[in-house]
Amino acid sequence: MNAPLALAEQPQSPMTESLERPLPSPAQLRQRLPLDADQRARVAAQREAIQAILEGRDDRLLVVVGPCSIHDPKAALDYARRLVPLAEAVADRLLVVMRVYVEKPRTTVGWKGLAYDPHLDGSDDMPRGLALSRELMREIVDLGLPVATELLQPMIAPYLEDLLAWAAIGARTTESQIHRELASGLGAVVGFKNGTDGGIQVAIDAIQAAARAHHHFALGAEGQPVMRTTPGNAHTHLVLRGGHGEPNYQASHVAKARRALSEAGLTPRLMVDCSHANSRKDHRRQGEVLLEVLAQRLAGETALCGVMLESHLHEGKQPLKPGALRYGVSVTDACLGWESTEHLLQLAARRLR
Ligand SMILES: O=C[C@H](O)[C@H](O)COP(=O)(O)O
Ligand SMILES: C=C(OP(=O)(O)O)C(=O)O
Repeated sequence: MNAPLALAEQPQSPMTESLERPLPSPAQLRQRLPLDADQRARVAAQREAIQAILEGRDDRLLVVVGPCSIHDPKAALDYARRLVPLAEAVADRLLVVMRVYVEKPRTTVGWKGLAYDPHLDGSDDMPRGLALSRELMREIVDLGLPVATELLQPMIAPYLEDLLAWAAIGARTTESQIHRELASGLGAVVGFKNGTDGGIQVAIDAIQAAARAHHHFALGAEGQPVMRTTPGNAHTHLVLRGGHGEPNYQASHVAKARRALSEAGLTPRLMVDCSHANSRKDHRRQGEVLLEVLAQRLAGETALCGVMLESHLHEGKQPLKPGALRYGVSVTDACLGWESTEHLLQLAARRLR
């Protein structure tokens, strides 16, 4: 018998016309899965805690850690339940935020994430995907963990943004005006990644653009087109993720980024993504990157205020073959396993004590 085809290899049925299916409005989904006053207060406190790090009022290291993508909410909750006691154990030196990435940008094509295709079979049940994403994030907030995600499709943001403590604008969209406008209206702290070519100027431009007020085209809470006015987001920062397969986390790169931020009149605050081009896409190298960042911090590099790690219950990655998936293993980029994650976070906290 032939092996099932990976999603990206599946033949596309020819479409002769575009089709439209209605989605619930953000207001409808929020009404179905509301946040109570305690949950709202918790998210507000989580945002404030991250802002304190960015403003230098708290010298802990911000750590955004978790799966490259969420494809199985049960495994994500299992991961979150393990992360809670670890986050508490290191809370004196690290502020731990969980990656709950429900949208994936693709270099060409591939599975686009839980929000798009929650059944992992190309059926693209987006109403279910949105509801599952919101439900999962709400449960993670209930566990006490701040939630991080990448905001890729601006239309998705109003369904989820009240749950987010931190959001990424990814390497493929940092240069997009639409994403900068989106960031300027968010209450969450936003990390702008450098471009996929390693260029940091696009992210510095994005930080400046997002800090300003904007008027932009958007969909309102009821799903109606609106002209949105945003206040500007002062809590954004650069994320160094390497580019073109070359890392950019060494002291010379960090110093260059710090200078470029200062020359642009910005307070130099940056996060190093230990994965992606910084690990040369080898998940096992994320530890090396983290150790180098810690060494720079201990040598007095105050601009370094955060790190990102891609980690799941079990290490590595697997092809997306519905019905043949291993539990707790990434279906997108390869991740560290739980034991290495625990070891690295404990080690980071010890070194920073
Ligand atoms: O973080 C995940 C990936 O690096 C990103 O989504 C691009 O994925 P792709 O190159 O596998 O499409
Ligand atoms: C897609 C991601 O990163 P980048 O935008 O750096 O490729 C990610 O962090 O999942």
